[in-house]
Amino acid sequence: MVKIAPSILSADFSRLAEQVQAVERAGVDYLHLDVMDGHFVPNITFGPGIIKSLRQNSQLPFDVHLMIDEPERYLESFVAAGADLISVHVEACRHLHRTLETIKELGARPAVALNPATPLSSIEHVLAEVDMVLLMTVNPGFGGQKFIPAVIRKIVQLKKMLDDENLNIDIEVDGGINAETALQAVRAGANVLVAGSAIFGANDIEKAVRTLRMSVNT
Ligand SMILES: O=C(CO)[C@@H](O)[C@H](O)COP(=O)(O)O
Ligand SMILES: [Co+2]
Repeated sequence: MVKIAPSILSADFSRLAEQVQAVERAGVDYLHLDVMDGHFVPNITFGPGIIKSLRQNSQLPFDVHLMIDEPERYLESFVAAGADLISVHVEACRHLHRTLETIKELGARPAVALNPATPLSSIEHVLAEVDMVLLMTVNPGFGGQKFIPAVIRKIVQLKKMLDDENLNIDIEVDGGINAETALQAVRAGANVLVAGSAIFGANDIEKAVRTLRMSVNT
């Protein structure tokens, strides 16, 4: 079953709780929270404070995507704020294995994220430590960008790598996901879809979630 994780990056921040409740009513699986530090990526979003306030307004599992350098400095704060799943970028971690172990020790589910240009060989030796691999299908930093088709081959290769090792790990795709690209990504092997602008940029949020779900159930 394919999971849907709306990214609040494209939500109306003046009505955040209301918009989160709309995706929750639409039956999504996760809430995707993009944390950016203006250093690892050229944009700044929000930190544990906003996540903590949203935690009081939603029952959804929180899928926290950390686009920050040296994320190990903030893991405790994000878990305390209510993160259920934490993705750290391989490009941002000096001691990736230790960082993933720390996430687990803190009681959250660890995931590793890769930029489009980063090869799968960079995570080969930590696959046993993660619940999910996040493959960026745009360069991180902004919502509303165009899906990079070259990542399709990478999804296929990752799926094969996991199947060969008998590993039951989710493959999340993030960036430029809409009804059309979602189907390509799912056919390639992805089973968690992050969508920001395709959901929060739509006039009818609940209809946008239904459309995305139907697009991969054909
Ligand atoms: O992590 C990121 C961007 O860096 C994403 O989660 C985006 O927020 C997805 O937005 P869309 O491409 O779906 O508009
Ligand atoms: Co993201």
